[in-house]
Amino acid sequence: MRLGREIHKKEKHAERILQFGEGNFLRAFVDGMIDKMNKEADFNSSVVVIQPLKEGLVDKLNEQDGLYTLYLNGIKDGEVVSEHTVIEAISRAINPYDAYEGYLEVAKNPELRFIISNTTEAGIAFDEKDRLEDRPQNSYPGKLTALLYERYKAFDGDKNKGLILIPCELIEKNGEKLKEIILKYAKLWNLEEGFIKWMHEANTFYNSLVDRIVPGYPRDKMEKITKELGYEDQLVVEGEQFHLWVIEGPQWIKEELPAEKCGLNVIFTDDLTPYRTRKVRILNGAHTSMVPVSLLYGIKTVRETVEDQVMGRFVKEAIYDEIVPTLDLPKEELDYFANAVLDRFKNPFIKHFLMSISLNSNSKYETRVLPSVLEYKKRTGELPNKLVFSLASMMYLFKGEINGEVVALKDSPEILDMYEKLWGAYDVTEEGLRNIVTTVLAQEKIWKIDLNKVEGLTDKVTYYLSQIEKNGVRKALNEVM
Ligand SMILES: NC(=O)c1ccc[n+]([C@@H]2O[C@H](COP(=O)([O-])OP(=O)(O)OC[C@H]3O[C@@H](n4cnc5c(N)ncnc54)[C@H](O)[C@@H]3O)[C@@H](O)[C@H]2O)c1
Ligand SMILES: O=P(O)(O)OC[C@@H](O)[C@@H](O)[C@H](O)[C@H](O)CO
Repeated sequence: MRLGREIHKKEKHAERILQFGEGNFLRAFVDGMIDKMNKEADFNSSVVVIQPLKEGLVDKLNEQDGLYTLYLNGIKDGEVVSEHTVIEAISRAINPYDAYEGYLEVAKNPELRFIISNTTEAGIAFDEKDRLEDRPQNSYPGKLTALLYERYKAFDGDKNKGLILIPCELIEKNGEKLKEIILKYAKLWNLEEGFIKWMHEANTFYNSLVDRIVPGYPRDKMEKITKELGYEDQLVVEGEQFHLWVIEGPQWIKEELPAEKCGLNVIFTDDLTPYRTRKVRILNGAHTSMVPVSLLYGIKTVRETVEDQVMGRFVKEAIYDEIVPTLDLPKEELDYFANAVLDRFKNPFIKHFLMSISLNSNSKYETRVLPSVLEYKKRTGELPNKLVFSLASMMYLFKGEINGEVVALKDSPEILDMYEKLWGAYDVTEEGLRNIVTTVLAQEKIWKIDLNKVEGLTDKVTYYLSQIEKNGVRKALNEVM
């Protein structure tokens, strides 16, 4: 039998939250928290989910009456814990591509109070082709502007009907960026001054940082899970116990968002930069830099990587010798965080596939690893060997095969095209590889600067790439260890 209202009763709550994104992360993080606040702190709020893209999961969500099972596995208060809950936070889900009127209707609900989103790093973007008349607009901020405008009109610009917006996308100053783009649409669409005023005075955008490892749908465990649950659930999602949500906003929001009351790790602060830098550079940086090396080494998951003698050492040395020394927080604090991250990577319950982290590796390297490379060079005059080796491995990985097997990497069409042309155009002589490296490093669209200008980088990447090409990653690694 399939999970749904017939086999799991859910309480009705006011639809106070609108959520853009139906992906694994939001369901394992924000919706899990809302469910807990409803059950333990009388939050009395349910979520209307909006699917940001044409294709997605909202049909499946509606077929299950918004219900799904969340598995949280890992270490909690020093104990190994594996627990699962049916999340009842979602009241319904809307695909604006099929039901645009229904989508706009949500704006008119006087009880609506929060807007949450996670549309990946690509989501908070301005599309100049978006128009107010589109049904729907292409971009997430375009859709949101149309909805906010509808609300403004429905309540005659009533300041008390403004909203609290907390985006969770992993980009710097996500709240500020989202607001900036909405105001850009207001200008492009010639919306009246009154709306812009209402945007500023009645609505508040908070920057936020999220942290929980969520590998998502546990495909390989589903047979066992279905037996254990006694029902079918196509939206099971698995995450670790650890969770942290840092919101750059005033303490009073605590009154509205009673996370603390039920022991959730939600921090309100006036500056989330240190939390963000620490997390993105150490946790995400370690993920992104281990991926190409470990995949070429023949390993498939994060846990196997950190538990392997050679790869484990590679990751540890990259973190402690090349990332941590580039950060300005107190060293004990950074070491504590780094140790905790390595423990989280070893989570015995979770199979976090390197291939899934490899999605958009090039832009991830730019935001999550490159700042450490550049800062290391600035502070020591040298290049960090392991992080640079990882860059060379990434270029090699985009040849599209691992140990003779073809792999389909996911990245933007332009990037895939670039690598395909480069690996097809040059032979694997030292000169051919140098041409590949020089062309990739010159892509300012990816790196924001011409990386060939970083002293010694072109030579070092070329050297590592030729070592990998000649001897394979295992032997080439000996050089950097
Ligand atoms: N999975 C994790 O461990 C984890 C942890 C913390 C943060 N995150 C962040 O959350 C984001 C989503 O992760 P997920 O695991 O939920 O992925 P997912 O693939 O399950 O969901 C992606 C969501 O983003 C939307 N989306 C994708 N591209 C978009 C675009 N161009 N415009 C608008 N919407 C778009 C999709 O419609 C979907 O709702 C990631 O980018 C990641 O940075 C993930
Ligand atoms: O989700 P991505 O694809 O942006 O990045 C992959 C991982 O580094 C990421 O999901 C981490 O597990 C997460 O950011 C931990 O909070």
